[in-house]
Amino acid sequence: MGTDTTSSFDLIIIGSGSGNSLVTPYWDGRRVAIIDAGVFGGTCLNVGCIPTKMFAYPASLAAVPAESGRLGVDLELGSTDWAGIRDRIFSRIDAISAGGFRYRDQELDHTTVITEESRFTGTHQLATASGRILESETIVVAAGSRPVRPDVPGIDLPQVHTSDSIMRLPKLPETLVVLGGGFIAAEFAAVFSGLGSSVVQVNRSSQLLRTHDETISERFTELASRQWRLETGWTLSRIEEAESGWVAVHLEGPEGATMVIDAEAVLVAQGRTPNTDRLDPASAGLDVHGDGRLVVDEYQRLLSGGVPVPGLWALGDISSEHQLKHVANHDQRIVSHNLEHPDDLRANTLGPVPSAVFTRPQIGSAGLTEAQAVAEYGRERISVKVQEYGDVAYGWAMEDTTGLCKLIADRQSGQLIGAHLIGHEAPNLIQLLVQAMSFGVDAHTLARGQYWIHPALSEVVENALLGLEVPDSGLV
Ligand SMILES: Cc1cc2nc3c(=O)[nH]c(=O)nc-3n(C[C@H](O)[C@H](O)[C@H](O)COP(=O)(O)OP(=O)(O)OC[C@H]3O[C@@H](n4cnc5c(N)ncnc54)[C@H](O)[C@@H]3O)c2cc1C
Ligand SMILES: NC(=O)c1ccc[n+]([C@@H]2O[C@H](COP(=O)([O-])OP(=O)(O)OC[C@H]3O[C@@H](n4cnc5c(N)ncnc54)[C@H](O)[C@@H]3O)[C@@H](O)[C@H]2O)c1
Repeated sequence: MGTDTTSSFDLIIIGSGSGNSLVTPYWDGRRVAIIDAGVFGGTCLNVGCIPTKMFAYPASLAAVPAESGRLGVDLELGSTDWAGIRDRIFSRIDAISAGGFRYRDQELDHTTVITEESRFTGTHQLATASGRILESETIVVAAGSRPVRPDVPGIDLPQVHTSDSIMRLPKLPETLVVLGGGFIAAEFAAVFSGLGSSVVQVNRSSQLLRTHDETISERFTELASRQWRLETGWTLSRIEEAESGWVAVHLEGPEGATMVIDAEAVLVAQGRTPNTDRLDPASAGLDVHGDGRLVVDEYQRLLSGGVPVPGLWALGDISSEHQLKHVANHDQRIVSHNLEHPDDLRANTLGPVPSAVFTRPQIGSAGLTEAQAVAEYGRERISVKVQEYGDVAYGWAMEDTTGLCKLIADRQSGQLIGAHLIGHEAPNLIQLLVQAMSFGVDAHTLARGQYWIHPALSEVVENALLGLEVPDSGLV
């Protein structure tokens, strides 16, 4: 249906990331338009979760020789092939994106893809950049977010990248300055330092990953500083191009201090903003949060003056507090159900939202940080246990000295309220704690109600659970 000129649809979806999955068999025979002005498939597939992890894994392999000597295995890293890795990754990803586009636009009769910037011109009407008018009683906004760039001189120089372009660099930069201390900065500092760049990470505050539990943030900051150059307490003032083709990154510190770092490339990783401003939400009367997110209710319905607008929905980064793909995917499942079952709406109420940072070492997290738990429950009400990886048998096997599992529980109910891991396989280990928190299994039951494979690394979780001061389940 690629040449369709009809401006009226049964469903319009803005954003081909998580939005693409809304097109279930329910829509067969109904007219569906997917609008995306960017690359088909959205952030996760093209410039987010998937390519970053495809870089993170080879980078973690390249970092092995530096670690293995401690265990009596003398490895030497020969070389890393940036261009080969990059082309392997994107030949796979670009083909998936192109195939997805082709399927929706050409192979399915009832769907079309509109590759134009679009904005609201009314509650159920959109205009594209070329002036085409699109109408539908049902519009789902899945328009995602984009990287923010600080407004300083030189920020638009070609050597300055965001996560959107850094993975396509023609060559591995000799020196890379990473600006920021969050998820993206942590992952790319690990990727580029692992593959052989000299990385300088610059952060405004003294701690990296500051939204994490403080024990994790402290541990990661310490471990990052051992692996690449870390400069904290600095903010970017300007970037200047040098004759060599490199750039000079000018920084300002406390009490008027200044510093200049020369770099072949710069990565700006200072957060992402929802694409709300691209949509002219006022034309549809939509409510917008102070941070730019569209306001939705628990059913993912868009609100106007606090009241749901019939037929308007949103999902993912454009409306969520959590800029995470598994959250966007769950939002999408809620919207799909609610579109297809208007008389049986489901609310978006899952348990704690987990996250993982695929840096070195890896991090997995769910629920409250200790500070949040203290604020919410009071210090006396919570029990906190920190278990080092090095305390369990698999940690001995790895001669691990840095990994830890930190659990926070309610002393009265024994329920876990926070779980945080840093170290080998943390993004996988956290899942069993997410499961307990989601299904309400208390800490002692979780520890004693099942066999724990010996001597797997999961014993670090078992021991952490047993170290919590919580009610005994009666299980032995
Ligand atoms: C580098 C990086 C790594 C990440 N890694 C992870 C990870 O490991 N795990 C994880 O859970 N999350 C990760 N994320 C976050 C995750 O990618 C996002 O939360 C998720 O992709 C958001 O999906 P979405 O469907 O809301 O929006 P998107 O996938 O961003 O889709 C929105 C689409 O809307 C289009 N669009 C926007 N406005 C308009 C308009 N006005 N007109 C037309 N089209 C428009 C855009 O072109 C875009 O394609 C990562 C993000 C980045 C940047
Ligand atoms: N593994 C994952 O799940 C994963 C990976 C990458 C990205 N993401 C998602 O994408 C989001 C965006 O990632 P991000 O790293 O860009 O954002 P972030 O919110 O994680 O970190 C932003 C960093 O920039 C700093 N910062 C913000 N404004 C600044 C300013 N004006 N000057 C100096 N520093 C400033 C913050 O202090 C923080 O260190 C993440 O929050 C996360 O939800 C997830």
